[in-house]
Amino acid sequence: MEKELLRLEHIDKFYGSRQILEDLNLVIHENEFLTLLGPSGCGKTTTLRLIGGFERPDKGRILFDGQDITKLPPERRQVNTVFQKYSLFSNMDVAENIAFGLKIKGKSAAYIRDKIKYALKLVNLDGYEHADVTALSGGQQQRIAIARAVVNEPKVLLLDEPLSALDLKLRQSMQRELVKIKRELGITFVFVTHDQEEALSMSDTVVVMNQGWVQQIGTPESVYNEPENAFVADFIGDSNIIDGIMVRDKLVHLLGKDIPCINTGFGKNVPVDVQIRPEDIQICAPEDGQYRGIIRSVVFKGTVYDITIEAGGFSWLVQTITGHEQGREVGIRLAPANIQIMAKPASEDEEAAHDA
Ligand SMILES: Nc1ncnc2c1ncn2[C@@H]1O[C@H](COP(=O)(O)OP(=O)(O)OP(=O)(O)O)[C@@H](O)[C@H]1O
Repeated sequence: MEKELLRLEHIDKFYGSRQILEDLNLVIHENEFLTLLGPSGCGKTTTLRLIGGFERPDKGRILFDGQDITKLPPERRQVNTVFQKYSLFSNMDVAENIAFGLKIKGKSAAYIRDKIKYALKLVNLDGYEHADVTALSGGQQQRIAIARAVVNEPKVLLLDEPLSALDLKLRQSMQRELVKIKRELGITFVFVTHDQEEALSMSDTVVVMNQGWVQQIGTPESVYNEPENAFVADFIGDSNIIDGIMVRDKLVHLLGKDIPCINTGFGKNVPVDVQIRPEDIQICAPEDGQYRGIIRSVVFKGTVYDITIEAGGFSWLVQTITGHEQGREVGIRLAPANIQIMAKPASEDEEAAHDA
């Protein structure tokens, strides 16, 4: 991992009497593509605005390269923001839009011309200097907004749902392009999205947030394969999440049966949340299954079939490459390595006891 660049320490943020962020701690490294991912209203944009300097925390501090920047205004931070609404100036052409910040800084005409050329090449819009911004497509406008941000040579680019207004195809091609731009620039990207696929496909690090709390920080693979709690498991990808109780290490009581799992470290009799991904469930003959059940529905999704199986008193979501017959009796088998055992969230009573 590269050198630490940004550190958010014990951040609390209130709007009025409403607490939006509580004890947020986050370390962002040089050259990292870090994504804040979570449902609407969880505090992603607020976190980004704190890093950008558009908001001040009520508690805690923000360090950049070891220096406390908590009270620095946005223009004195080595950070630039690309907003969801591109906020381009419609009365200026592309070049004037990109030049705007540089002119305010008093840069020379030659310097500005070179920068514009470089930035347009970077975002794959060479030769668009004199285009009217209102005549550009959404994807092109977004690229101009990125070009305008990168000419300031920020160390960190903050991107607040920059692709959410684009249709799916364009969005996917812009995702690949953004990763490429990031690689060419060699700077840090902090990206906000509520789209889990977007987060998984683009990021080095994903920060999963819910209701002002960081739920998990990890690589895309680790938040998908080893979610630490039911929120992360449910929010990222499809999941079957079932109440279980540890019988002993490597054995969990699940829907009336003792099922082998991998080494968990949870003690005997501890209640846990158990996650099984739909693609990890094996459908077999009824007598070979750990659970026996009936196929209730089969839905073709393009690459996989979504199959609902009623078994063991639970409605399982199973994904398969081949179709199955609705109404048929089948068995379900679970490989130990595909059973993810997670701690149950602390109840409010326990939290209160802990805080006291
Ligand atoms: N300036 C403000 N004044 C009062 N409340 C605000 C303000 N900005 C945001 N909020 C509230 O703070 C909460 C967190 O907002 P924030 O924009 O950080 O969430 P988010 O995770 O980015 O969600 P979204 O994806 O919807 O933008 C929301 O409930 C929002 O209504």
